[in-house]
Amino acid sequence: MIQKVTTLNQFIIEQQAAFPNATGDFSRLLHHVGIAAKKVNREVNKAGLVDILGQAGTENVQGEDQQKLDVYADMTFINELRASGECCAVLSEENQDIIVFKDGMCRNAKYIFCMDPLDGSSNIDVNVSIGTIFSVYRRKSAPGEEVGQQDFLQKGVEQVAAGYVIYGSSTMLVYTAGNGVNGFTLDPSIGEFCLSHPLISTPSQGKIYSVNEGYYVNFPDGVKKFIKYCQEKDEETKRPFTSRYIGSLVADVHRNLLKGGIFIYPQTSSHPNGKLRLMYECNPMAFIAEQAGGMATNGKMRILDIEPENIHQRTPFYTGSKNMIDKICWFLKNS
Ligand SMILES: O=P(O)(O)OC[C@H]1O[C@](O)(COP(=O)(O)O)[C@@H](O)[C@@H]1O
Ligand SMILES: [Mg+2]
Ligand SMILES: [Mg+2]
Repeated sequence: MIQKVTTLNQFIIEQQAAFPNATGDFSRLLHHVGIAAKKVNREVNKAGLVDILGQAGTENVQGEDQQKLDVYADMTFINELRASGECCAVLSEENQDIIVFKDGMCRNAKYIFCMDPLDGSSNIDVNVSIGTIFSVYRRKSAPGEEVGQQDFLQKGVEQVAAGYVIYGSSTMLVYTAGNGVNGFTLDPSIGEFCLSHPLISTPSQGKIYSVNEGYYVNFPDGVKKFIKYCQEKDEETKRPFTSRYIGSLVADVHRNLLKGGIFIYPQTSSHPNGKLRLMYECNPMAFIAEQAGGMATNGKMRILDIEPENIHQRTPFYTGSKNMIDKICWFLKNS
């Protein structure tokens, strides 16, 4: 029996049909995100063979050494977003300021784009899964007006869409536009992302906790107690839970999204406000987590309700299965 294959483009068009007033602008934008993801995937897959491994010799706004793939992915997404004609400005982890497109259709485009072009940079050279994370908002300024940082300082609840690409044993694009989360696997034989994980739903209880225990001594007491709770033996709650930490946010969250579990990156001595960036790491992952039935918090409040003050601001980040987030919030509140 021939299995029906739904490509990303077909899916986007079908979704658009559900919105009678849809203009196709968002569909075109997402189409170009797919193209950029394929181009980055091509370089990632042959990373050992071509001169794309190692450092670029430059630093990004975070003071981190940029990897050549960070720069390649950044440039590739920026070029495809410009080519889409549906994006007027981009906020990227790899650039201090926002990039404003003043040419052609872009000037009047209604969407802005936030991205972590290459996530998991420390894993690039060692063939471990890495990713791209993105988030789409409507601009606040009127079409044709000057786009500025104020257009980007919007709460996560205002996101029109969010997603990630994981470059792993297979390459997947996972996104939500507010109607559930769908995953598409790249079929290299036809060069298309094909629907492989429709309407992803995260189990409310998982058995995996994901945290860099190398920083344990500097963790808040509530986090230390939660980790101990995960490690204790208890038949009824099927503990001890299993520890898994890849060190690429996309890969750690993707695993937990499918299997259930919790990802934890609290404040530490080296990162008193947390390490992960609100606008292009935590907000998009939080939107996806919630759309799949999970949760995301900074330990005190819902990530999507945080009012951003700075385009590169960081936040403590806890996301995953509902029951596990409730449990860690209880420990954080009562410690
Ligand atoms: O090495 P650490 O401190 O555990 O940090 C790992 C975290 O840092 C990151 O690599 C930061 O993202 P970038 O690689 O995009 O800078 C996350 O992917 C990951 O979850
Ligand atoms: Mg990242
Ligand atoms: Mg990055």
